[in-house]
Amino acid sequence: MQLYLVTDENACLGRDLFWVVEEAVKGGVTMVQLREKSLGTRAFIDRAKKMKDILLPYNVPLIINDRVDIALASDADGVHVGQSDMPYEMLKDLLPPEKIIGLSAETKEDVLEAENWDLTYLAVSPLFSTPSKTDTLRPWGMDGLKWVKANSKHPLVVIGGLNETNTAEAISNGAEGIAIISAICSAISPFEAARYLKFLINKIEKI
Ligand SMILES: Cc1ncc(COP(=O)(O)OP(=O)(O)O)c(N)n1
Ligand SMILES: Cc1nc(C(=O)O)sc1CCOP(=O)(O)O
Ligand SMILES: [Mg+2]
Repeated sequence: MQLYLVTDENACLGRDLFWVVEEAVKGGVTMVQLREKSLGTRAFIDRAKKMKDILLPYNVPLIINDRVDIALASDADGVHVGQSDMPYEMLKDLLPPEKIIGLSAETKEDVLEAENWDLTYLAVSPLFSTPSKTDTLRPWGMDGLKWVKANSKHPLVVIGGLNETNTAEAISNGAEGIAIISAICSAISPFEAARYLKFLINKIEKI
């Protein structure tokens, strides 16, 4: 079970992004996605390399949002793409076979199309509406998550509005990864927030 931190510098309350990420990893985050929507290419590469150096001793994989070129240049562990990013077939050709590929599914058609592909995970996008990303389609909700679970062969990551109140229910309904921005990045203590989320995840895994 993954506790998957997606970064957003604007959500970090003015604190250093690398500090927030490292605290969250110490608390129990198991995968990190570097999500940069406005950095130039060179600055994105530099940030990705620095993030990789920070995550390496913890054995936590680094995923790059949207940009396969940045992932290759920084030797990140994988890429996350959405429905308007690079198509799966091109990504598969460009990335070494061992790299992680995550894809967002916004509709039932997206879920069924993804059955043809060799993904590391499929993201249920969004599970709930969230101020952290507003250009989304209709949230899946728990009933939608159950439908995806019944119709997809891929491990499922849920994203959008996940926090300590709904993580357990999402796992019970089929999520294998919980992806989070604000409940960790904007927490007073990213360490404690991640630790509590990890505790909830471990608790439900034992049931
Ligand atoms: C784990 C995870 N799931 C979904 C997304 C959203 O990807 P996308 O739809 O491409 O939107 P942007 O993040 O690029 O704005 C994600 N990044 N991570
Ligand atoms: C990056 C992202 N992608 C989403 C999707 O639905 O695909 S929702 C989202 C933001 C998630 O932030 P928070 O944990 O603060 O709700
Ligand atoms: Mg994208």
